[in-house]
Amino acid sequence: MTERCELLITNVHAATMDPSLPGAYGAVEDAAVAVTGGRIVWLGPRTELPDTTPDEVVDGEGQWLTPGLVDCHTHLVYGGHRASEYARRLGGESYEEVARAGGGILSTVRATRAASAEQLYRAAEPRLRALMAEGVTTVEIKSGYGLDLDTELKQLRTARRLAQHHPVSITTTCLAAHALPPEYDGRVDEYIDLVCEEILPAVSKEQLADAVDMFCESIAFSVDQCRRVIDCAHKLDLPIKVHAEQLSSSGATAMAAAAGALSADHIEYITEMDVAAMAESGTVAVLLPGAFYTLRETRVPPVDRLRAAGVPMALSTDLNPGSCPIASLRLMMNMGCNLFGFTPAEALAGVTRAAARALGLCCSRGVLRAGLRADMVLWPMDTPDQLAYEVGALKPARIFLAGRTVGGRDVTAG
Ligand SMILES: O=C(O)CC[C@@H]1NC(=O)NC1=O
Ligand SMILES: [Fe+3]
Repeated sequence: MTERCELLITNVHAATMDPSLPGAYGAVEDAAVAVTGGRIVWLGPRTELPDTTPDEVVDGEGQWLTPGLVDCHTHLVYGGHRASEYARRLGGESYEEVARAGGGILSTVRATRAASAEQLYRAAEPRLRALMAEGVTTVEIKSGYGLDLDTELKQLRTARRLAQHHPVSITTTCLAAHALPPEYDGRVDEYIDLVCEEILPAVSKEQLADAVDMFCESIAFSVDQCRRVIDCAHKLDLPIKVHAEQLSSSGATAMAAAAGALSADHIEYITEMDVAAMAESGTVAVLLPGAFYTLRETRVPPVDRLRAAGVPMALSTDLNPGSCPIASLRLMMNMGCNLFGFTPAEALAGVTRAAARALGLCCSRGVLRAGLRADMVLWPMDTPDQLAYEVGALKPARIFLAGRTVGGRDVTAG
């Protein structure tokens, strides 16, 4: 009696990203992958494939199969744009100067508050589709351009609606502690009261957020104010993530690690102590080379120290209208190597295994292994090194979401 499976991919090389397998990519050459019920049920050398009766067979034609890509840090639901600010920054104004002059995040807050839910949805679609076309099968989307209850809810509902109408998994994060809204000027602690006593409870009640994030920085919120947000998130049983040490060393990463944060993000200015704290807590380092590049930062995060300490390192777009209006996770892989010193294999791990961990999803995705989701991408390439090396022309041949073909050159996007 042969086993039935829904999908069998054969004649393919698998970059499993499974750290328990040998090699930087956990590669299984000349492999076969069997899928049933949206999950991988068998993966291994084709010659060892058990007797099986597949409903559908895909000939991998000697191409490479990777886990679906995971973009673990985006702000892609927002109104308006900040092209004029970009021109001002190119003219010499700093990100902080623009922010202190009422531009920056607050400029997007005004546009997002003014936009209807439909307008936000329509504006976000092309950004999401650009990521999906590159083989991204899981995207994290933050709020943080509302800074009031109604607009934070509007952003998060829009993110949930995008997931209902696109073949992609979306996790949401409430980033109400992103900036101080103008109506609370000079009253920061009262705004944190609003975040903890109104916004987060309402978001949690409607189950609109899978995590809580905060911007701990000199131009945003202090460690003590962020600690209040963390305590509130923990009371609501929501995991936390922290925008930390982006522009200065403030103690944010140490706070995040001590609080068991899923991730500390940006972290250009982290210290040796921070690295040790992240290694101890298992907090993932989410590195955002697109923001570093766009803001023309000069302080590079200590990737060599993070690597030596065994801190998982994710890469993400940080797709947002100010510090990184770039909707390309593959470019971030290239930047992670060129600007931050990642190896190509670390870059692929950074947008699969480590990115899934940064979302608390490493038990279901980010690695090709029996039992995990069959989120997979088939690439017409000779080596997985090409994914970080090439940008623009190397496109997915086929994209699978839970074993269902949803995009790629071979098929029109679902
Ligand atoms: O400029 C923006 O709109 C968001 C920038 C983004 N948010 C944050 O906390 N750090 C960033 O780089
Ligand atoms: Fe961000």
